[in-house]
Amino acid sequence: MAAVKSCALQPIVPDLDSPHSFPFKLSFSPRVWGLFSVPCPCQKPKKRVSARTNAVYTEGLSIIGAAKPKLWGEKVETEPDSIAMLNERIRRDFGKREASSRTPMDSEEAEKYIRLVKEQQQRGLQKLKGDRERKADSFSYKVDPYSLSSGDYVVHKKVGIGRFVSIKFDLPNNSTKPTEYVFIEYADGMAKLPVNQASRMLYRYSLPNETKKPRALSKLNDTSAWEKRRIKGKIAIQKMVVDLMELYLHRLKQKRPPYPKPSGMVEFAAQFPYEPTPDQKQAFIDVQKDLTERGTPMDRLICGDVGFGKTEVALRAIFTAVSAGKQAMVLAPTIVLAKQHFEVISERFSRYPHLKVGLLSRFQTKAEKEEYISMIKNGDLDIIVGTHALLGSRVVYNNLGLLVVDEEQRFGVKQKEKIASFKTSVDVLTLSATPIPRTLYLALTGFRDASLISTPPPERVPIKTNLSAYSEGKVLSALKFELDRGGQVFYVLPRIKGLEEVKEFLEQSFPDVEIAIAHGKQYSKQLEGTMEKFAQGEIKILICTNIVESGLDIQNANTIIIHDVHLFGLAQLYQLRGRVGRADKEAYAHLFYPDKSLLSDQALERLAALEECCNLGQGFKLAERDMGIRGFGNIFGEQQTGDVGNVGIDLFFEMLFESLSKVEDHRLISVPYQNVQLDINITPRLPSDYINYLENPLEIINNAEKAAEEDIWALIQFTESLRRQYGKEPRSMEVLLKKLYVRRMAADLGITRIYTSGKMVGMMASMSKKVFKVMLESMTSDVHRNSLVFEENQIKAELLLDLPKEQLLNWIFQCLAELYSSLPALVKY
Ligand SMILES: Nc1ncnc2c1ncn2[C@@H]1O[C@H](COP(=O)(O)OP(=O)(O)OP(=O)(O)O)[C@@H](O)[C@H]1O
Repeated sequence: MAAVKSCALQPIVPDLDSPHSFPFKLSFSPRVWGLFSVPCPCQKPKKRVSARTNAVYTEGLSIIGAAKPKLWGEKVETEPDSIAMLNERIRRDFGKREASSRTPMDSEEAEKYIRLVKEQQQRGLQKLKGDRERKADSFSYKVDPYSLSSGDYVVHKKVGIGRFVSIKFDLPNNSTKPTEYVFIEYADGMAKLPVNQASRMLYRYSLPNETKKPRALSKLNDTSAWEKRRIKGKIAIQKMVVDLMELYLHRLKQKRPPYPKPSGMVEFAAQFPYEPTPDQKQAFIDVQKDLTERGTPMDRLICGDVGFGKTEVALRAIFTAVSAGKQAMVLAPTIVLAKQHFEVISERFSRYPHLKVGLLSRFQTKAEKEEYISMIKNGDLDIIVGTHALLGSRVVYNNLGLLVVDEEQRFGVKQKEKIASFKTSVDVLTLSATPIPRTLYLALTGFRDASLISTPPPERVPIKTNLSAYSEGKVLSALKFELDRGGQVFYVLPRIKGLEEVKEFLEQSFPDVEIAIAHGKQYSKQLEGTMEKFAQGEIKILICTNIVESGLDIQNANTIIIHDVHLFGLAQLYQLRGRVGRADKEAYAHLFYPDKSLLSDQALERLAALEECCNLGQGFKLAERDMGIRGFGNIFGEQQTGDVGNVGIDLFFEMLFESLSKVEDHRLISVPYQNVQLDINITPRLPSDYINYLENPLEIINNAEKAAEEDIWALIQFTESLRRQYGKEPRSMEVLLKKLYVRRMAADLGITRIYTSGKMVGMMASMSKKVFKVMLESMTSDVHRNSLVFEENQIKAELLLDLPKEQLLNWIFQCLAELYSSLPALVKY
């Protein structure tokens, strides 16, 4: 039971004392497995005679691509062969970007970059440590067991996901003194963990107010599934970090001359009527440095809470770009927001009549649109504002320099791809109202350029938030208060149904007040008209769905009423609430829930979380945390949700920070192809018919070698086109190709020599143990994983049999193919 102690979690199922009840994977002797990866020698390959050549070769392989009519041999194969499978896997694992940006990073440059990242991280973390005030902001991963409620999902690093039941006193095994234990339910039994250890061992599965459920609870008696999941999650996170870093490195290679410092900036900035906050000032400096001092295009994220003043940062960037004679494009997710930006920009640039601002919208007539498009093309427009219509292929820019993207996460996948394609050639400034946690930001310093605006403008008064059961009286008095002081009101419902009813009710109570409805299903023109009137102050009460959620800046609207709050997510409520209080007037958010007796348990739970937020006077602290996690999608993209689901939110973050802070530990130094020595004496002889069949055999063999020397992509392309032209090669040619693949993969993996000694296969590689561990963990097949060890700069495998040369080559090929899966998780140059 020594292992029990090591994770301190005691299963309290009846067979507690059984030696097999403990939740740890049994480990088998690795050597046993070595053999299973090769085809069984007693299994004879099927032979087939080619009709055309009488050549005999192995069957069971398929042709990639469209086959031409005259091919080497007959091909009716259906199963993909190992080369085809490898090609396919590499394409899948490495994705499009790797294929398109092949030039490896110059290692000196890359090292400089890693050093820079580390220094920046150090500075950031030091700042965080010294910054007492902000300490509360930092993430704590482990859970406080007393804060758990019955039914909450928790994660134990070694055992997996369980459900918290309660905290109770119980007697430890060898003592009579009662101790406090945390009881956790697993799929196959209950376990207990001393409370003092629980705070070190347990993580939360989901956010406190989230109702996300895991697919299944883990098993106490078999932790192998959990172990696999955890490792899978870890590798996925590691890949994300490396991907982020490579993207950054790739971008650093793009060049453009720095912009001249605009001489009119002081005058332009003086038009801003407020004293910028310190964070705003820093963001201005960051952006100006990117534009006027750097020789690479900017890709900066401005991350600031709703209403914290990101627009001014964008305006100054636009001014710098257009002052240098470049065009600037401003992309907004909705037409309402595009229009708002257009108005703010037009007004701000009205003192510069030579600079033309245009709004491209789908409401324009065809002729108007055509005119705009040709103005953009001829360079007659300097600042172009619009929605995704601006990304269409018909819009050709004359001299585009800057792209400002508002709320990128609200664009579709295709549009995001288009935006990403701009990033290599133009400067991109992305505005996001989803805050990211400060710790994450600091850990990321150096991986992605971001400026945080985390303080509100000074005269901003906190929004008075009031949560209560719905009452007509309260609604009417809140409305009356706001209307009496000349303000406007957002009245939000969770769905379209009910908007009309509210309108009728309010019209009765306020017959002289202009009231309108806005929702996403309205005709765009109608919606636009309504929003315009609301912005102008003609409409006093806007009854709407969450269509107003983000970006709208209407300073005179300082009361928001939200019905059925339990139906909104916290992050959504947070955004909605941010629609008010954007000026120096006191703002109010009235959140109403229906009669509690009508609510489901789940809805009551959410309400309790919400009440807690408001009662504790924390405002929306929890929502911020929730948002922080979403904000993280800004940086990593959204695909991470699956990985979070696998290991739970807190363990995910812990793994992420570990991976971010140790990025240089995962560095793999590849070696030149020519330096790889393959000491396996196997020289295949190609059948003469095949040689005769090839158009220029010598050249083909030479080309194969050249392709392998170039990189894996060239080799993949070579093999595929060979097969397209001549069909599946005979076995001896396959052996030749496999030798090339083996050397190529070895070179990429930093392996300099592959040899055998008796039944041992050795691969010399000067990698760190950590890198080897990532390689092992990335392997999909246990067979190879369990056969490998790393000793004295060598990856070694002990086989049980002396294998024939060809089978040995196959074994090495498969083993390297498996190791190759780790490459996306390693930093390479
Ligand atoms: N330093 C400041 N002092 C006072 N008011 C400011 C300051 N900076 C910006 N504002 C004002 O605050 C309001 C909100 O600013 P802005 O629209 O730039 O916010 P935002 O960060 O873009 O918000 P959202 O994410 O909701 O679009 C604007 O009316 C703006 O003029």
